[in-house]
Amino acid sequence: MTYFPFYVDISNQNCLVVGGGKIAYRKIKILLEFNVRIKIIAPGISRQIYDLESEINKKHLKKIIIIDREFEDGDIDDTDFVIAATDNEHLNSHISRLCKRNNKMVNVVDVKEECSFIFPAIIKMKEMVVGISTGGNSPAMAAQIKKEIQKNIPDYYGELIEFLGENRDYIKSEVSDSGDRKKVYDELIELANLHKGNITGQDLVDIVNKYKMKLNSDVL
Ligand SMILES: C[C@@]1(CC(=O)O)C2=NC(=C\c3[nH]c(c(CCC(=O)O)c3CC(=O)O)Cc3[nH]c(c(CC(=O)O)c3CCC(=O)O)/C=C3\N/C(=C\2)[C@@H](CCC(=O)O)[C@]3(C)CC(=O)O)/[C@H]1CCC(=O)O
Ligand SMILES: NC(=O)c1ccc[n+]([C@@H]2O[C@H](COP(=O)([O-])OP(=O)(O)OC[C@H]3O[C@@H](n4cnc5c(N)ncnc54)[C@H](O)[C@@H]3O)[C@@H](O)[C@H]2O)c1
Repeated sequence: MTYFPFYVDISNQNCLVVGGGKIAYRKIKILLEFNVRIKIIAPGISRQIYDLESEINKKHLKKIIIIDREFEDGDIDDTDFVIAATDNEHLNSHISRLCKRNNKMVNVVDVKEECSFIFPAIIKMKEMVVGISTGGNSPAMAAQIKKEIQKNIPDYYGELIEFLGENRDYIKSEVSDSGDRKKVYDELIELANLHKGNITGQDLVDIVNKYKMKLNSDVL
């Protein structure tokens, strides 16, 4: 199956993770980068997850809640989406059916047919996010492609994107022609790449002024 990459705002949503082993830990680490609140329910929770809980909750009170017991159906009630990450395939299937009946998005870590969404391999640099999916055919290949893409993305891109985002309204207000604006962005990106991401507010003003002056001379 081919999956469509919706980019969804899940910040401050409540996620239930059933299971507290290696795979649960991996999914939790990813979700934390997207500012999700996480409740973990399992009778056996790994040391790694407890360590993560104390580290995260020091900074963000109650971002992670751990409940050390077996899953019960009512656990899905106050959640926005669910990850079934136990090593019990019957239980994982049951959670999937329950979620689908109750219109909750669900990811089952070991059966893609039971998922209503799947995790891609993710490259995240500030607000830039690349997601790679193989349609569930080969997660190992998704991980490999991620490494190949990572090698080709300079480490300053996250900051550069943030800088461009912060100045977008300014550029829009100063350069009214959309064709010229595209040239401003292209020149800024080219200059930033030339200087390995070191671009200043003055560089921005200079490029913007060049196009403002061009517009004035066009009018005259
Ligand atoms: C991308 C990534 C995201 C993440 O989980 O973080 C991810 N799996 C990753 C790694 C990985 N997973 C597995 C291996 C061992 C090698 C191999 O089997 O290939 C490796 C490689 C490794 O560990 O390096 C085993 C595995 N995975 C699934 C099954 C069951 C099945 O296929 O049905 C089994 C067999 C279990 C068993 O045999 O017991 C299922 C899924 N795994 C997915 C995502 C979804 C499809 C994504 C896509 O469209 O490609 C999907 C459908 C559901 C989901 O989990 O959301 C992450 C790389 C992250 C990164 O590197 O950044
Ligand atoms: N999607 C992926 O990328 C991927 C990769 C490898 C493995 N898997 C699959 O993921 C599953 C989990 O793997 P793991 O390595 O994290 O296993 P694990 O043994 O480390 O953890 C299993 C967890 O399930 C919990 N559990 C068992 N019964 C429970 C219940 N009734 N209620 C709540 N929790 C319960 C256990 O307490 C434990 O925390 C396996 O079935 C494996 O096939 C998926």
